[in-house]
Amino acid sequence: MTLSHEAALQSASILTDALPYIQQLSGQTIVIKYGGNAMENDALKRSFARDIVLMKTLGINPVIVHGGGPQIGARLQQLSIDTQFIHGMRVTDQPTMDVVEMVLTGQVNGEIVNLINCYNGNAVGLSGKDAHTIIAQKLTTHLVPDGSTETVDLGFVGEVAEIRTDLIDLLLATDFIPVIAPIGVDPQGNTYNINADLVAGKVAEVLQANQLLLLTNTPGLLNKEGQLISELNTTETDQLIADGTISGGMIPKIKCAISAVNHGVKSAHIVDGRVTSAVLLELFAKANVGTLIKA
Ligand SMILES: Nc1ncnc2c1ncn2[C@@H]1O[C@H](COP(=O)(O)OP(=O)(O)O)[C@@H](O)[C@H]1O
Ligand SMILES: CC(=O)N[C@@H](CCC(=O)OP(=O)(O)O)C(=O)O
Repeated sequence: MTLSHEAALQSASILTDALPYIQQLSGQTIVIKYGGNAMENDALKRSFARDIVLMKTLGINPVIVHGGGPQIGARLQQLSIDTQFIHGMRVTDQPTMDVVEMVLTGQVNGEIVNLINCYNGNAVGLSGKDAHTIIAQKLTTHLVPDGSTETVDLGFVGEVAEIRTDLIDLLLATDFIPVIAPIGVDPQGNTYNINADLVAGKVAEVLQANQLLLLTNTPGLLNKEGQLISELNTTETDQLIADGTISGGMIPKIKCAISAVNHGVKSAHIVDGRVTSAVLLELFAKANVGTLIKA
């Protein structure tokens, strides 16, 4: 490909402008939650894969935790299995669990790994079952808007009891890109469906990642008027949940981001994954996209 002189100058200037960010980010570990809603079409998926490979090439260590909620929903619908969400969590009986595991590990994980590797990225897919990476326990309570907890039984929905980093560490030390499906297992071998945001937050915490990026299908956290909240103070959150500003799938996303920054992750960002090169814009252009959450 030959560029015109003008286009070549523009490319050179983009790289020069990014130099301070590249220098700052090199060597950092960045956990990226790739939500199913951000996998809208092939072009976006390819753009994501290229961004990840570019990060790795620049000396950053990306760790991907993916979702696949819409993809699970589509497969359940094909199989005529009804599904419902309670506070952003899918109620998961045994037939649903089988489909969740099949879609996340067999379909979505493989597709992301394959795309990254098409750009020479050396991605390796794993689920929480591999090397006992995600030890789960059954989710038994959730927070209700007034701040108290309520007992719940959502079937095989789990929460993270422990992240064992041995395999992730090994992959990072040998320059592979871990791509993790949010399937957990308990010590008895029972399989659990875990919200991918919760897994991403815990992975970021245990790795003491520099950043947690949560790619989703909104420009960021929005207020009641639909305007972007560009920076969230962690103390405001309970009120925003209580008054209904934060609802559905945004609840686990915000909670995991806050927990991560309160446990050593430098910052968490909710970013619109429907934008081409969303990851690069966030990391290298400081285009002030999305919502920043700091401790
Ligand atoms: N205050 C809010 N700002 C933005 N989105 C919100 C808010 N409250 C609830 N949501 C919902 O949360 C969704 C994102 O969560 P979710 O569907 O779980 O995405 P993902 O699959 O990317 O994890 C948005 O599409 C939106 O419908
Ligand atoms: C318990 C629970 O709700 N698990 C999620 C797991 C996938 C996920 O979190 O996907 P997104 O990030 O794309 O929403 C589900 O079954 O949809």
